[in-house]
Amino acid sequence: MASTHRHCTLDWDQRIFAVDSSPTLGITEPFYFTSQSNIPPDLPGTSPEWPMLVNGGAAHSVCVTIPHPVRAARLYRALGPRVSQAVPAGCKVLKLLSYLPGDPHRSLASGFLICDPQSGTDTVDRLRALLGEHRPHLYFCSYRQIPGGEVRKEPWGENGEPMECTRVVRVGAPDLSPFEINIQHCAVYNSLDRARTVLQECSTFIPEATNVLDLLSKSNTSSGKGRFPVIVVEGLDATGKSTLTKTLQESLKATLLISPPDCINQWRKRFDEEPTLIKRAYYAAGNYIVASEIAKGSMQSPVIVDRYWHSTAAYAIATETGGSVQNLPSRHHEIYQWPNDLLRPDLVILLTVCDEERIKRMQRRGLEETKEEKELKSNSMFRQKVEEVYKRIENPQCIIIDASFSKEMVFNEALSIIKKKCAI
Ligand SMILES: Nc1ncnc2c1ncn2[C@@H]1O[C@H](COP(=O)(O)OP(=O)(O)O)[C@@H](O)[C@H]1O
Ligand SMILES: Nc1ccn([C@H]2C[C@H](O)[C@@H](COP(=O)(O)OP(=O)(O)O)O2)c(=O)n1
Repeated sequence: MASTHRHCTLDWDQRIFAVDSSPTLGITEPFYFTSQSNIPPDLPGTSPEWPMLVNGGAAHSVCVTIPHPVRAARLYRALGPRVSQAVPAGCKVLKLLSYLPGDPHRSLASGFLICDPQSGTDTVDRLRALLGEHRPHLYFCSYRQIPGGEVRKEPWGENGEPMECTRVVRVGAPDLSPFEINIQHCAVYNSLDRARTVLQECSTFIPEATNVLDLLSKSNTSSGKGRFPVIVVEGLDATGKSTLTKTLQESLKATLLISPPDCINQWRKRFDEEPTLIKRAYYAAGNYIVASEIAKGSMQSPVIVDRYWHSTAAYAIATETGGSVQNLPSRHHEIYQWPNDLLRPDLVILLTVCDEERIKRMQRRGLEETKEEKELKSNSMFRQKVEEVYKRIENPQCIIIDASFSKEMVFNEALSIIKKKCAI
């Protein structure tokens, strides 16, 4: 995770702004715009329509300009709910990214686009009041469509005063999606080093990160697998993972492991509250600690693992992708590749169950639901995305079992796949 991001306060006119899709606002695909003076030859202007500015509406962009990724992520995370609460009813807050087209990886900055169909002056006042104290770390602009259809950007000055207006225009999607780059940077850790760096960087304000780092340093995260097979069971919550892993453990006389491992589970809630960048570093680190346990366990017996890398990547990618399954990074994207430095299992089984049955099982189980589980229950789009990412992850790819049948049938099918694929 580079700490060398470029956020030059002078380069805003050279940046492309990318607004995430929002089906409720009629934005089904990401929306890109830039200053008229900055249209690159490979990004021809597109339709002049700005759905968020029709009928006199206004929009306001807020970008976090802190170059340090961990600090930027924390400010962005802290501001999100406060911006949504502060703006008048009827306003919509969308996810915004901004980047320099020649260097998207190092220049990416996160922010919000506040769409105000009423174009009320109190929206600006409330944003100024809320964001004033963070002024040195933010870049604000307002957008309006003038008669004739041109869209004007009005940056806010150092003291919130309006500055000179410039013309902005829509442009087409770039070859490299900034949303996908953002997921690669802040949500999917393809090496232990990257996760470790973020945990080190946040340990001054999250003491628990030091505990995770200590456990990592005591784990032999790079040792290889023993001679016994390693089988991972994956799936959405309540698809029957614990049920199957327990019966497999008994029948195969296997070692049963779980990711995140028990030794770091006490800090899970703490990391779940943090921004994606930090939360996902915790889960990634957990997989490497489990890898050292797998290496040890597989020298003595078969190993069954309840969740592993597939879960870490699937939830992270699905959470960070706006809108529907169509917006996920395309199949075979490098984001779906197994990290080279993480121990690979011999087999990954994905349990799938239709939504109705899964919700019934969750209710029968009666445990307290986490925020994410509530979202999974209410948001079928999110569920579809998680499951689709599970299916796209490669090397190893998962083998799907329809787990809507009885526990015995699911167990028998899993056993027959294991016997076929592993030397048991
Ligand atoms: N094949 C199945 N048919 C019916 N109920 C099942 C089946 N597998 C698991 N269950 C029940 O569904 C609930 C969730 O199962 P669990 O194994 O805890 O799921 P997970 O570990 O994936 O969250 C439990 O009450 C369990 O007894
Ligand atoms: N190896 C793992 C395991 C879980 N996670 C993350 C992915 C999701 O954010 C949650 C899902 O966990 P959840 O609490 O719903 O699942 P369990 O009930 O523990 O099976 O944890 C992960 O990133 N990596």
